[in-house]
Amino acid sequence: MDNKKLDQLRRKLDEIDEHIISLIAERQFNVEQIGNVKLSTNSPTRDYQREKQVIDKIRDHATGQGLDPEVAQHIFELIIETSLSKQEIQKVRQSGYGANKSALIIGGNGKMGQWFAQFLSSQHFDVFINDLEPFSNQDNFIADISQIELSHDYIIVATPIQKSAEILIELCDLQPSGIVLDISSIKSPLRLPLRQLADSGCRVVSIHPMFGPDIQLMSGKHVVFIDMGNEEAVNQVKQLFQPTMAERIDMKFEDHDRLIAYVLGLSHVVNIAFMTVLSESGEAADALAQLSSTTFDAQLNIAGNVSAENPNLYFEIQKLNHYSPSTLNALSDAVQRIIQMVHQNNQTAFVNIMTQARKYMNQRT
Ligand SMILES: O=C(O)C(=O)C[C@]1(C(=O)O)C=C[C@@H](O)C=C1
Repeated sequence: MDNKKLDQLRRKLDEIDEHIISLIAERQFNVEQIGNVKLSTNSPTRDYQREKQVIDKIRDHATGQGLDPEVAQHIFELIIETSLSKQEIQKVRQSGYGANKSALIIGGNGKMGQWFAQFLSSQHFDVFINDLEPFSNQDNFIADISQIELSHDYIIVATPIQKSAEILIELCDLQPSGIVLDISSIKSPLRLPLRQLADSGCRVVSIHPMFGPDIQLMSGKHVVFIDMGNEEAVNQVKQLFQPTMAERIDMKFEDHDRLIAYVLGLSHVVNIAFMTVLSESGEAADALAQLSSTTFDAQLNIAGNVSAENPNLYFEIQKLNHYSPSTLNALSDAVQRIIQMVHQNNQTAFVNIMTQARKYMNQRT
């Protein structure tokens, strides 16, 4: 094919792409209108039945046009996710729950701190930030919390875990009038500080948002709530997430770290170990990527994301959880057993553990 023809076809493709984008933008405009109707009629943001209808129609239409329905579905799942994200933001803004209320975020310039600042500002909270250093021109910055009256409706402790323990103790003396909440990934180092703060007469709630600061949409995400002896305060903290689609989970303090040792601890280590093996393999990343298989691609994607996270926080998540050693020993043991099975040519045992894994997955509702 000569270059002229290729250029011509590509120009046509550019036009089509622009057209697709314009249509998506038009769809998004409509989605916003639907969002407004939902808000005025107090209807839930997500409508699974309608989503299924949209996807079914798209699949049919794609098939009729000679396109792969799977591809069409993928594209539309992404588009619907964008719709939901837009409508969730609309709902959070419209809730106005933070009007005439204030929040102080200790560690507010860290990643999760910034996420909370943005989240609460969008609910019209008057947000104040305390951290080691201000960002430039940060007029809501409070350098020393011991020098001000702590009359904020919510105080969020979003510092590294060990630091959070110190801050909770400091708050016992400062006696804030609002609800104090920590967002730590590991709770046992905070057991005594949280207890002490509650015993000093403060309202305290421990929460764990099960997502990182880059989150776009809270549908399908979870926020864990731990009652530290004040149910009313828990409900008030849940109120912050009420306009979102995040699922709110109640958990006992005692259960948190044991479960998190699997959900965060184990999954982090598997991925860090995977990347350690690759990065020490002597094989070029590009060479492996060229050969990639579906499983490798998916695994590399997750492990790559894990590697990009804050290593100090990830170390704390291992080190400060009393349950980590037993979970990691179980992992090491599983790897050793698999090595043995292969070494001893024990196919039956290998098939058995894979069957056991499949059964475990099938138990999920
Ligand atoms: O139809 C709606 O209710 C919409 O908000 C639109 C839309 C979509 O993008 O198609 C988005 C979210 C809903 O869960 C269902 C469908």
